[in-house]
Amino acid sequence: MCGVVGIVGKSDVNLQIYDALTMLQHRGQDAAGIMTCQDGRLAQHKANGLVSDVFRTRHMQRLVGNYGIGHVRYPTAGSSGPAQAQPFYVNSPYGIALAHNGNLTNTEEVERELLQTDLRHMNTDSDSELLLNVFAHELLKQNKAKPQPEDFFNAIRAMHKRVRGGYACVAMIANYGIIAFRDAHGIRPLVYGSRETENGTEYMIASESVALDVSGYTIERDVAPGEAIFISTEGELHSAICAEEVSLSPCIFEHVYFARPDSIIDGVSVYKSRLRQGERLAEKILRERPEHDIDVVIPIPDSSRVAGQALAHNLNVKFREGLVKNRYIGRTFIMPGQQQRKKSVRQKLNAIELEFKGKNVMLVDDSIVRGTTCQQIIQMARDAGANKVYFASAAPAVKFPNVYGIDMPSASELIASGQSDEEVCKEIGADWLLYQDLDDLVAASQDGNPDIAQFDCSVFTGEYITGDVDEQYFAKLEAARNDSAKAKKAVSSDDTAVIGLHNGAVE
Ligand SMILES: O=P(O)(O)OC[C@H]1O[C@H](OP(=O)(O)OP(=O)(O)O)[C@H](O)[C@@H]1O
Ligand SMILES: NC(=O)CC[C@H](N)C(=O)O
Ligand SMILES: [Mg+2]
Repeated sequence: MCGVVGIVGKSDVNLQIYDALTMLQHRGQDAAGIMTCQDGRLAQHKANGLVSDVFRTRHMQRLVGNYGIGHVRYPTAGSSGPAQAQPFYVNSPYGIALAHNGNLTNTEEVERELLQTDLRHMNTDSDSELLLNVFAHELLKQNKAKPQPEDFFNAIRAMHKRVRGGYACVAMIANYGIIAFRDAHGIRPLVYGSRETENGTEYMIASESVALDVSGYTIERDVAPGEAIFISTEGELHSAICAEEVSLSPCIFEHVYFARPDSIIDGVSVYKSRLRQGERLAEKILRERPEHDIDVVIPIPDSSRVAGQALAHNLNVKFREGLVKNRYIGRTFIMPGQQQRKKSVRQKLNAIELEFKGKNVMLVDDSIVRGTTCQQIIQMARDAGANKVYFASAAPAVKFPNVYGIDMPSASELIASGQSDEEVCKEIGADWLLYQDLDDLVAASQDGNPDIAQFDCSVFTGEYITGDVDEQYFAKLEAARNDSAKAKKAVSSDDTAVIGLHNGAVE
């Protein structure tokens, strides 16, 4: 789940892009990059690490120009090495850079066409590099010395026909401007806003509205499914629906875990949908165990705090922050290997004993994926002297791989895959495990915007919104991206793999 941002401003945009990426850091901790353009010359800096580690003053000084794009990466394809940090760049036509959130599902076919028919070179295993090259090839085919917005839209139209999967992107075209586009189902979020300056209107497009908030942009609206928005270097905005069959079916997991609660996605406040998740979970508890003996509700920070508060309130039970989060440890679920994830949970969370001792505790988390967090926290609660340890998940059981930009590639790594709720309860060591019902989870988000007819809930149901993901793809994904395969790739993708020409993080 990466974060993307693009800005067309009236003066240098580097600092605004940096600030926006900082606001999107929760979407990707592996790598960060910024590319800007001034007088047709592109400047870039990208590397592995957090935004605050990747960019030094000397980099920022060189990132000049009134338009640019940025990316924070959480890999779902290829490796996590520096050569796959984004934005990606191709020099023809015009000079294009792209930042992508999502994941393509027909990569084999796209790669074959690009190599054999379009005669283009791929330097990495990244699906984002493929996407950029498809767009570039289709734009080249428009064959315009001075392309107009319609030419960019035509290239996007042709691109939609060739690629499958989830993608919300910003692309910068040197000398022309920035084009943003979202797949036909609007699986991954993308929103744009504007702000007025003395010199005219500035535009920002980003994965989440929090990126707009920090620099004082006002939300205009979400980019619609299949829509492309082009903003010229002069700040003129054009838009067109470029995909044929469009339907808004956003990823429900944004509301469960990925997005920040202060973001508004497709008109839905993530904060409010998490409050409603907690309310509905409370209703289920009261239905199933009206005579429950829960003394206290304790959330597992960070993401379950909001749902936890509503849960406790609606149960009429005390809410206590019995687990303290170390603010210097990032999100554990999006870390690349199980060993690192496991170690980080213990470093990240510590129990306040007095909130557990002798009590019947209900721990609440937004979701249980691999079970790394809950297993350790339940043990921690027992060590702290809890009497009973109950566990509630604000999302249903995660049983199926994600193919649209969340790195859950392998069903065998998911604790609930092929196991009943009772078996999961036993494995995590809880006295009672309660999952949210899917209808309730969907309603919690849908209540915020009834116009959203459906969500992509594939990790819970195994039904993929694009309807075209074949068994072969799952098998390939599982083989390429299970934890041990990723560990091997990490070892082999050191700096020597970096090509300084355009994909490198060279100094
Ligand atoms: O079952 P698991 O595989 O452990 O995955 C689920 C856990 O991972 C996430 O937390 P994370 O630490 O990534 O981020 P957070 O601070 O936003 O809660 C999520 O909020 C759950 O706590
Ligand atoms: N999480 C994402 O959106 C990942 C984008 C892209 N598939 C990559 O691996 O870099
Ligand atoms: Mg968590």
